[in-house]
Amino acid sequence: MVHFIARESDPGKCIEDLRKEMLSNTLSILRLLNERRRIAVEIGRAKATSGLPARVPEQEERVIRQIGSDDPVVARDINLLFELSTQWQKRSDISAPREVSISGDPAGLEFILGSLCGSPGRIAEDTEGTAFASAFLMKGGHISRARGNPVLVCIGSGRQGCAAEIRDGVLHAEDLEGLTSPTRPVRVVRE
Ligand SMILES: C=C(O[C@@H]1C=C(C(=O)O)C=C[C@H]1O)C(=O)O
Repeated sequence: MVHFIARESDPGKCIEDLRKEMLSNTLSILRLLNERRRIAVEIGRAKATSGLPARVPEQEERVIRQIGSDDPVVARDINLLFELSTQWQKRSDISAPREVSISGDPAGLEFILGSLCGSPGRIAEDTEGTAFASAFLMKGGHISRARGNPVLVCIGSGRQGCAAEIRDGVLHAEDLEGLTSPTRPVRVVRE
């Protein structure tokens, strides 16, 4: 058996090798996730015609029993998969009220806005550590550079096309469907 040992003088090479390995792993996971999404959407359509709910805790328990692991890390990962497939099933029937206004202190309002927008895998362009980002991350979102067609949320200054803005102690949201959409990224515009 051959062992490859990273030399301390060349730690970068070891990281690059591991990154290649990780990329190949990422591609495999993405392929499987695409497949899972297709199945979830089909299950969602079948459920919609019979009026069944997206989330079925008994089925989740059956899946967990079939996996046969009591490792908490596996439990967290499988819950993430349940969360994603439930969202994929529900995507077509999100029905949120159109408009909402909430008043409060600025950090509290940012926190509410972050929890409205955050969901597993959703991307927001903001700085880590803000009240928005903390709530967004807590709900399973990811802070990164927004790509694609972001939903704009404005904090402290008004701007054309904002789905929600916090100004003068009021959070005013006009596009709750956009804010809660799991697919569109979010861009936070600060003063
Ligand atoms: C896929 C289904 O819907 C949900 C998603 C599940 C999953 O991702 O494995 C399991 C149970 C349900 O909460 C289903 O009902 O079978």
